[in-house]
Amino acid sequence: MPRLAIDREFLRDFARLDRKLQDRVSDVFSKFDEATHAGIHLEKVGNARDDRLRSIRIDKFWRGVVLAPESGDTYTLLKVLAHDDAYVWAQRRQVSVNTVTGRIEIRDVEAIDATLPELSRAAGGKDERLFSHIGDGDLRRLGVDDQTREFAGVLTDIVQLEAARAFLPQHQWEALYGLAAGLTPEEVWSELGAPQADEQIDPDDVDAAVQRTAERVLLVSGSAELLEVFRRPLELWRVYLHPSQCKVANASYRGPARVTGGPGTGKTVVAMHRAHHLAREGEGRVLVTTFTSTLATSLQLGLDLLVNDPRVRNRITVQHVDQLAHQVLRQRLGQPKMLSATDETRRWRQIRRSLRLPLSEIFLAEEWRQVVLAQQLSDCDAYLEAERTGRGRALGSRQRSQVWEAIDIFQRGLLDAGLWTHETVQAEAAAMLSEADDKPFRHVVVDEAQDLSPSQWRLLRATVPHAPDDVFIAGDTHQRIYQHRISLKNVGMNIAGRSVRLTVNYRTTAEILAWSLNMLHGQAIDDMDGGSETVAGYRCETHGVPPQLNGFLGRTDEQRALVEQVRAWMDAGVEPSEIGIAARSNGAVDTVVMELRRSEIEAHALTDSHAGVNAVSVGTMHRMKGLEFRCMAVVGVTAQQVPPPSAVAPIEEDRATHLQGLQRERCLLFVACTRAREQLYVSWHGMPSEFIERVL
Ligand SMILES: Nc1ncnc2c1ncn2[C@@H]1O[C@H](COP(=O)(O)OP(=O)(O)OP(=O)(O)O)[C@@H](O)[C@H]1O
Repeated sequence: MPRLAIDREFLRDFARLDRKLQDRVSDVFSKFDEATHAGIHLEKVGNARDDRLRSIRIDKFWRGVVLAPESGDTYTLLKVLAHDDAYVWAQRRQVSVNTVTGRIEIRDVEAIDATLPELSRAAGGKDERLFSHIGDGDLRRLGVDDQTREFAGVLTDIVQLEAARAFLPQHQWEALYGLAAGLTPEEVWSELGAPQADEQIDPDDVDAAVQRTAERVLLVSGSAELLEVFRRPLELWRVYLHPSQCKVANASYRGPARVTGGPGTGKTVVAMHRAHHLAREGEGRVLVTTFTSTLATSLQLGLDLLVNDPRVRNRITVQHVDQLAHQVLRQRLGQPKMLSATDETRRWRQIRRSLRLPLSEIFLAEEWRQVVLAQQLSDCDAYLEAERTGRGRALGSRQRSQVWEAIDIFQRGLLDAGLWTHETVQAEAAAMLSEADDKPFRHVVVDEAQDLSPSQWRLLRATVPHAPDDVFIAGDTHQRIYQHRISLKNVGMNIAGRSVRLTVNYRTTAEILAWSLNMLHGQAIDDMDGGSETVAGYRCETHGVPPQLNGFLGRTDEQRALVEQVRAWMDAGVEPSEIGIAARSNGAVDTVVMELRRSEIEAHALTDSHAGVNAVSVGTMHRMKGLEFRCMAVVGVTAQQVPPPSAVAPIEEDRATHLQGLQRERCLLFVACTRAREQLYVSWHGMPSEFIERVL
């Protein structure tokens, strides 16, 4: 009985076809069983380098390329292209089995043969080659075969390697790229997900290799499953995980574990697969959590797509952290009465005045949150001895006593009035759960972890028992957009030896990523675990057009140009729901929505409920976290607006807090820009923001 396997390239081609052609492809392959029995459809490709590559007729103009086995019965669908392109593609390619990884690999032999002599000539007598520091033995161990080693040997520049991505076998190219980025062979091995075969590999057994290549080939067991995959060709992440993603999602850990990586490297995808894996194992309930409701909704939708078995899906609860904290508190004490932001400022102001403190209410509120609540300090002595890491302004012991007095009055005031803040709700809920023998969940999976506060971490720690696979953390400190700087160890999350970094960006083009990363150039970013975060070896799957950067004299011109840009995207076939617009403030978001609607373009603010609406999404940069759009505009990137002066503490009040605030705002802009999949448009009026001045 022949079996079908779908290569991820095939599904990508399929996603680009028009609906009628997609139906035709589905039709051809759902009848594949009968067709191969009759032996009619697969045709040999003339002048092919590899005669296992065959073509299959889709219609008069289109062909599929299929890898047919010499022995065995697995047929792999590799490409769908226009007639002539399909033949050229098949003629140039060679399929082989990597004897280290055991996976199938496809290379464009004609491109390698054509490029090699030219590169050799260009390298000429140069001693300095890109890989002269790496021995043949290391390359071999990483699965780099003779032909690729010969090719690598003549490279003198990483740009040449980048250009070779289109024709070298993927795994081998990734190994070389990691080495060229300065990683050691061991680091490369670990970042590739170490897909080493643990058996003797027969290089001629393509069928066995196809079965092993789960990261790029999906085996389907019948036409119903095939049609289900064809129904959602864009959601490649559901079926193909990079080996490094797969390994992290399915491993067993003795305690908390973490996945990091720059924007778009699939951390959320891994978090969802991890939740699926844990729920399938069936050891207990799984909580998937993050810090905003928008993100929780997108996790919910993703899990609904990923997890087909309703019993497994029912074991997973998606809730954002504050929702969990409020639920725990409500169950025991009823609905909490919340302190409003204005009331809080008023209370601090009154206390500051009555004690004649020469400190602002913002300073006092931050001291309370970042020092007292973060470290759970309950009396003056503890506060006098506490470390105030991250707080720039030094306080003498007399000043500290005065500050404590202010904090004590503030806390007693809340108690007397029966008022809560999100932080006190979290702390109380954490205390309740810590004492409970029966924890509500067995596993917790946390996404966008870099933005959680210490009390949110304590709550999550108390939600699950200390046990293997208890906590799984996904996050990226380059994308920290709130105040909290924590050490995971201090909040009970010891991830030593259980942290993996992902390096392939599946979302953004190389051009958009390079431009956005430039904004962070020179910034020291911590890794929440006592070290610093790096972007070494970070790379993109696709190329595209460079970001469009546009300055205007005034706000009206900027708005008008934005409307024109949105219209141009739509005229080019981009759906309104594939367009995102970010601005720094709520006011700016409202203006953009209004302007678009005035120009009869459907638009909605991300704060509105928008399920199922085909409209342009407009949101603050904060709201954009974790989302993505085919075309993204980031507007109002103007000096005085990005960053807004009110969002960053004045340098004269507290230098360290000021610098942290600037970095946070810079990261916020970085987050907004890296939401773009294909096109990024950035605009400002008057002077541009200081964050983009040097990347214009
Ligand atoms: N293995 C994969 N194959 C194909 N697409 C993938 C894969 N992994 C992730 N993606 C896609 O890449 C994009 C980014 O993934 P995801 O949102 O998980 O990244 P992230 O690291 O959480 O990003 P960010 O930190 O910027 O929010 C999504 O469109 C996702 O579907």
